[in-house]
Amino acid sequence: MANHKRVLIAIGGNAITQEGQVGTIAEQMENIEQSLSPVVKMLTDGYDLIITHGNGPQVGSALIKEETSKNKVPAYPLDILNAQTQGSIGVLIEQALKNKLRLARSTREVATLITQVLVDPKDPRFENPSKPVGPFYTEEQLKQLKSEEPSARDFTWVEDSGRGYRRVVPSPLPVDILNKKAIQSLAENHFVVVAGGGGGIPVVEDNGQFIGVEAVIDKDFASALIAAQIEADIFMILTGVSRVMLNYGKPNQVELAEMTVAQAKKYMNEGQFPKGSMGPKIEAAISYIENGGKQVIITSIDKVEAALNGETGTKIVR
Ligand SMILES: Nc1ncnc2c1ncn2[C@@H]1O[C@H](COP(=O)(O)OP(=O)(O)O)[C@@H](O)[C@H]1O
Ligand SMILES: NC(=O)OP(=O)(O)O
Repeated sequence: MANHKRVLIAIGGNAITQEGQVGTIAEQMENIEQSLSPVVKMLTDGYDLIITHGNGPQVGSALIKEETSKNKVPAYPLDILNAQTQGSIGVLIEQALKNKLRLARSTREVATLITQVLVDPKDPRFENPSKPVGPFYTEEQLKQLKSEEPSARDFTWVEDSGRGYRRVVPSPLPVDILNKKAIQSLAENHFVVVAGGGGGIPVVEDNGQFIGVEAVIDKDFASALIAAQIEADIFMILTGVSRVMLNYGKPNQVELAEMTVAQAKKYMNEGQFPKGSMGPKIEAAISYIENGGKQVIITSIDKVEAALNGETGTKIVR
């Protein structure tokens, strides 16, 4: 039965290439196929869906390829590598969805949209790289890499939420989604829309022209803006945990079934949500609601249906 509720689902790049994997296309396809089964159930239930996805591991791999082949073929800038990952991950999602929809005898169509996102050239985040990309390295592996690859010494590295060291690149905030009308129109016509991949391709306006800039936008922030601009009813952030927790990882951790924006801000100020992991998701949730959004659900991909039924997930409301 069609309910036509419009839901935006954001899938993390680390769900597409998982910890310990090198990121082959076969690995990415298998993870995507597994992730999308609950999503297909939503489609056959009649939801209108917009799917966004991250690209941190994949765009980081693309950067390594550029650096290792730069004496042989021309290197591409980071904005073009974002476009490439929108295409490569987009086609895997589209193929997996189309095949699953066929099996379910659904006639729903899928459209993947190259998405450009306006950023502010004066955003101070250009000067302070913060977006982790590419593989995780142990301290030992990073030392070795820096001794073998001189360029690795010039990059900025951070410890990413206890999972290892990663290279970080500039990550300006999204200001406007240039393709928002196309996304909205496709969703209104009940296409499944794959858009905003990797947080979108960052562009700035220069003398009335849009030009690409080298950065990777956080996909949770870009997804929040898309969800608000296309008036999604629900913004679902899918990650590695079924619920957001207080005192995460400590003996006294507790799951949160629901929080208001005011509570989310209070917990954020108390340091409950680390910068490199849960922090951006909570900030994105707050910005979507403050931009007129209705409801955010944070949960894991396998709990999509249960979370929509209110059995799990963390709901964030006004
Ligand atoms: N307060 C918290 N509640 C739940 N999970 C948390 C919390 N703080 C940190 N985390 C961790 O953050 C992870 C989500 O961040 P991350 O893996 O970077 O996202 P993504 O799924 O977009 O790649 C969770 O899987 C969990 O391990
Ligand atoms: N662009 C982006 O935010 O990617 P991840 O979800 O992989 O971090």
